Amino acid sequence: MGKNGYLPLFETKPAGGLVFFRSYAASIFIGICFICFHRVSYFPVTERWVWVGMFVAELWFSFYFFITVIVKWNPVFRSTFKDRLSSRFEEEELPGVDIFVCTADPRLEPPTMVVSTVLSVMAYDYPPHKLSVYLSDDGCSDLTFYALLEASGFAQLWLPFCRKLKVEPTSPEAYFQTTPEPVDDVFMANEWLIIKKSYEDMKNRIESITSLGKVPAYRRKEHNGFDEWDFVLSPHHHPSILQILIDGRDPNAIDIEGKALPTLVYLAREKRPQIHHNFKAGALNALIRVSSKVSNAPFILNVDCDMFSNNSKAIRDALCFFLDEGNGHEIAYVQYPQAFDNLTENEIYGSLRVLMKLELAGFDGNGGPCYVGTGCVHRRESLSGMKYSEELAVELKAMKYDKKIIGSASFNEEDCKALASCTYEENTPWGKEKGVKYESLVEDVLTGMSIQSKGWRSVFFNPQREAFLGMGPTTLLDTLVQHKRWGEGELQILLSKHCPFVYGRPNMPLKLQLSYCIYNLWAPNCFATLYYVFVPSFCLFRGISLFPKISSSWGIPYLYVIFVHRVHSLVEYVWLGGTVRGWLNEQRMWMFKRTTSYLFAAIDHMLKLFGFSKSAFAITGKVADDDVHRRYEQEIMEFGTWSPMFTVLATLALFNLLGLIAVVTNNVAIGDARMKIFDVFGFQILLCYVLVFINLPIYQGMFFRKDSVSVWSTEPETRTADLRSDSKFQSVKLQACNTRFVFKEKRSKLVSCICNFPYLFIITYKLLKLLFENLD
Ligand SMILES: O=c1ccn([C@@H]2O[C@H](COP(=O)(O)OP(=O)(O)O[C@H]3O[C@H](CO)[C@@H](O)[C@H](O)[C@H]3O)[C@@H](O)[C@H]2O)c(=O)[nH]1
Ligand SMILES: [Mn+2]
Repeated sequence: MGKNGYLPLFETKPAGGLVFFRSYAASIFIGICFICFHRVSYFPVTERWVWVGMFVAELWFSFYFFITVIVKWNPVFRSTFKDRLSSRFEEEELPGVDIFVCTADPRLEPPTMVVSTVLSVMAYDYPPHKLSVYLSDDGCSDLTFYALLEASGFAQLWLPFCRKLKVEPTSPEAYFQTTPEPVDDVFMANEWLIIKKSYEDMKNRIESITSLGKVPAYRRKEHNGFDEWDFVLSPHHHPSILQILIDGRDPNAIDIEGKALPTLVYLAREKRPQIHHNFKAGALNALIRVSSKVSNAPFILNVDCDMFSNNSKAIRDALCFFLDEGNGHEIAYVQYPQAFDNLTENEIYGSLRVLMKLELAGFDGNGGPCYVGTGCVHRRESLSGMKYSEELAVELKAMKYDKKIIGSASFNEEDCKALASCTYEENTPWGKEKGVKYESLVEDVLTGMSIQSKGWRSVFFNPQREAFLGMGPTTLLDTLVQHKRWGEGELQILLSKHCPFVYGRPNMPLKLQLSYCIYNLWAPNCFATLYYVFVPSFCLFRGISLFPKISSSWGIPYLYVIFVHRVHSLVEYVWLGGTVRGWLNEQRMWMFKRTTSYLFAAIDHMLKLFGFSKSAFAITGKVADDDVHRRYEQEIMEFGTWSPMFTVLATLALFNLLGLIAVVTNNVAIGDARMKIFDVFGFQILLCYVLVFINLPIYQGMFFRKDSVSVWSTEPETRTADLRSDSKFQSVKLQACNTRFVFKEKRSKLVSCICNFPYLFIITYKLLKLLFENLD
């Protein structure tokens, strides 16, 4: 019980098993000390620099380990009391909530998916007249607008249906895919079928118009909003479009049961080619301004268009934090974890499991989770840039939320459009001190940090039923590209004035500043990893030993750290609900990301610092063609489109394979000599084995796959298949490769192979030469 007999609306508990974790961490720390001691005291006479390199890489890993331990030192988990919220607040006293959904490209983010997300958030278990849903369309697509128009009609059926059947999840697409027809109640079953039919009809209409690529004239007549597209020159060149499809305060805006509907707004902010639009951060800032005129709710939930609501109570949960009398006033945002509903059982491209379920809880224990861009409920004041102060706290505590939302007559559509114009922000603090921050590709993390540095707290909440489910990338390249963006954005933060150690003072505790480094250092991690992947195998060829003998007692700390560290990671992964194979896949992706995504992120950022290139937000595709999708479901790694990242992966994989072959062929010597080699080079050989094992899918792709997917296969079918899927899905990415494929078609098998992998051949050649030299 809180002060004055007040029952809190939420409670916070520390994670269990901390003693185990802390003793594990301490034991690894001791192991690391021994390793350092060995490195220093056994400094070799020759090949010193290689040894120094190993030591530096190990110091780096140790430092990173230290930060991970800080993040996981004290995780906390929260629970809420929604019944207390309901008994303390009448429905009318509950605050308004604005919901922002972002979309950017109808080809990568199909309008059917977007409207399912919109419908899912319209159907929250919350007074509908207190909700306003805004769709920001950075693609400025009349297809998306058409889909939203359809959704606004379907909402009249969907919302009452959700209430009646207590539907969960409230995304019609996800619901009808996962929930069987209710059989025990004939009346319900009937209604269920009607709604399902109605949904499918709508979906078909949207899909057929989407596949046409434009809205036909007879449809355009149905709503005068389409006229706005007469002024659209391209998605990057058009005036603001603002359409209020449902005005919640209009007495006629009701569902089929006569209950109010949430407000529904379509916004495509103005874009001009010469003016930078700042990607998603720019879109969110336009929404913050426009919504402040239309509904001005004190709380803002934002989701990506692929993240549907999976838990209709999530808003009430979040309000348990904000409206708590004890601590609610200091909370700026409540972050839900990102979870994905398209993951396969063993998560072939890895998952954000540990990050989302444990590390964010660790952040919370250290002062508050970072903001991860979606599934987050913000307080309007803090998101708009206000500092936390005692006076504000008093004001927030006394705040009453029952006031009616500004009437629809009180705002002027033209004024709102001006707020979304592309020049509005010129010479204003927007994007810097106000709103979502522009100076990083991970606008979310930077914005969260900025809010925390202004004295606010944040809360991580992971309810039993996942609050949001989204779509993770379904190809290797998509995953690597996504992580490149993240790695780059995080590095931008570290190397700017927003470095947590500078920016975080004095309001963020040191442990929270350090916690942020776990992500800020993603990109720099690539160097130590590359060194470890490359140099020990290389030294194996040259007969240079880099580790203690297996039989010596100095081998023990190395073995201990390697083994126990990985076992801990496995146990943690399985404890968080993953599978053992999933963990293995995660290890593979850990390495792939470090050797490619983060390397490219680091290089790109350097180029940017010297002014050679500009940041770009590569949107993650949410559609895959049937073949790609099938292989994803079968957990077969996809190498569909060529990328320089694959060249790096292939080179490293081949290199380690040759290392292993060298070991095997070199050791035909019998008896003692062989044992000796294993003793001296044991760790390097082990490392080589592990790397070859990790790279298995790459060899498969290079040498054995016949399924016309692999960029390493040079069968002509590959290109035809790609061209076919290209025309079918018009994916931007595939289009970009189109020219290259046509070009390649004319080349002979060998030439095209060499063309793709020049390095690979040179390196293979050199390695073989080295190998034979070693053999004599
Ligand atoms: O110019 C843009 C680019 C993107 N988006 C939207 O941003 C969201 C995220 O884009 P996505 O391609 O799905 O990227 P992810 O890597 O999946 O996004 C993660 O990483 C981003 C930061 O890099 C965060 O903003 C996201 O919330 C987080 O889910 C999507 O809804 C897009 O429609 C825009 O609105 N405008
Ligand atoms: Mn996404």
